[in-house]
Amino acid sequence: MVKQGTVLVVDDNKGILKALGLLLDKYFDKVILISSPNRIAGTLWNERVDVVLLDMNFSAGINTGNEGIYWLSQIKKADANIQVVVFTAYADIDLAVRAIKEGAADFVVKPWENDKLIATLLSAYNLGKSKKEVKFLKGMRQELSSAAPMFWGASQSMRQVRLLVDKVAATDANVLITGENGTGKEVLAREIHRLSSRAAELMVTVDMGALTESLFESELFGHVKGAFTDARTDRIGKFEIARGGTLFLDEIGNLSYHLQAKLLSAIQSRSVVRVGSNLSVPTDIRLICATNRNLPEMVTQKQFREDLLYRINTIHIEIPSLRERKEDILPLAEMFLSRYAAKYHKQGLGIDTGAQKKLRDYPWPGNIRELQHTVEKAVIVCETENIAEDNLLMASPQVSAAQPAVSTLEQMERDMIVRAIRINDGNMSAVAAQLGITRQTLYNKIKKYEL
Ligand SMILES: Nc1ncnc2c1ncn2[C@@H]1O[C@H](COP(=O)(O)OP(=O)(O)OP(=O)(O)O)[C@@H](O)[C@H]1O
Repeated sequence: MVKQGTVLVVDDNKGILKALGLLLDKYFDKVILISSPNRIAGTLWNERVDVVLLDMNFSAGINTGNEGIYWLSQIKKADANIQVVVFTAYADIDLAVRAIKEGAADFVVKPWENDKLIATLLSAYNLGKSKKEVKFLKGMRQELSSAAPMFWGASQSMRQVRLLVDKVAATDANVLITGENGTGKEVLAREIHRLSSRAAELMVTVDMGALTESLFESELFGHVKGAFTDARTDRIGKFEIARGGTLFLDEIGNLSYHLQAKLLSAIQSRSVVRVGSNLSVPTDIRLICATNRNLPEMVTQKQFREDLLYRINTIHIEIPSLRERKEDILPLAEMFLSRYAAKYHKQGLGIDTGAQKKLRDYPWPGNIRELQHTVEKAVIVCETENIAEDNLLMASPQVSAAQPAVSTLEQMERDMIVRAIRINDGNMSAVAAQLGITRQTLYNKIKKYEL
């Protein structure tokens, strides 16, 4: 089992501290033992503690638990994200209820059973982690919603898309967005979410292509402790995290045929069952799916379930490729130009006529993403007042329209971060450690790449 998190144990019985130190060390990354609650504040100041196991009675002979309640409130004041499990020698249910009312995550009675104690602490740790993830996602949502809205362009085809979006955004209808790579399927999904009545809640994205068979159910539906090896604590799935908001299933065409049936069942029943549980939990999500594949053709080839396609495409929106709406190329280029000119302190930069022609004539196999990167690179290399043809370093000018764009360094960096987040299960400290960067740098990059 991977050890994670920091636990702080506060108990004035040194024998108990010693025993717990040995036990907890097998499950947590770091175990801090203190025998006096007076050292709590200093410890929380110096360490990033996830869970506190707090004794409720300190002065010999007084067993009212009042001190415990006092120290609990001090911990919560210091950092409301810390999960506190209270520890008492007396099976005093009133005290436990009081502690939970005051914000404790759970309680354990002495003498304790090792398995129960570990399970309670790990559950509290996981609860804190889930809450932090949701908070983080909410923070990201706020940043994204305050970011510039989707750029629609002026083409007739995008005007049609906009009319349709205006009509369906407010409804709860399932939407399927199709289009080539980089046409802005995710950007459009965010726009639909932003315009919907669910905008105050989260849009949770799942890359279906990246989900292995074994991860699929646990990731989407959650699991309960003991459901499989490594499932040491309960975990909620993406369907539940997205409650009240939007669930965006990207690359739906890459989902294996076998897993499509499981997804269909959750959508049809509007409920999920966590792995290892038999309790069905109702869902409340608006579903948006996206793919660059031709799903009806996949249905004919028995690679995609017809019943699932029927469920997810109540409304189908096809985003045209950039070469099919050439009139949008220059307005989009201008928009990216002003963004990157500001970023690289080159305000006032223009695009000369030769460069404009080159932009218009290029087939843009990587669509808007490629255009965006091309303009960014041009802004960086340009040393004159206007971007010229030579500054436009397209991925491959002679590339055929069907080929995907070559990755840029930034794209590769973004992919590495996405992969590390997935591998480390959203644990940002672990992600930062794996990538060899600080958490702050990681958050800056997450913001930059809109992850
Ligand atoms: N309408 C738009 N306005 C502004 N930026 C856009 C727009 N469409 C796409 N982009 C930019 O292009 C990039 C690619 O967009 P997005 O990820 O939504 O495409 P996608 O179709 O989901 O791509 P893929 O199929 O590769 O996942 C984004 O980083 C975004 O900055």
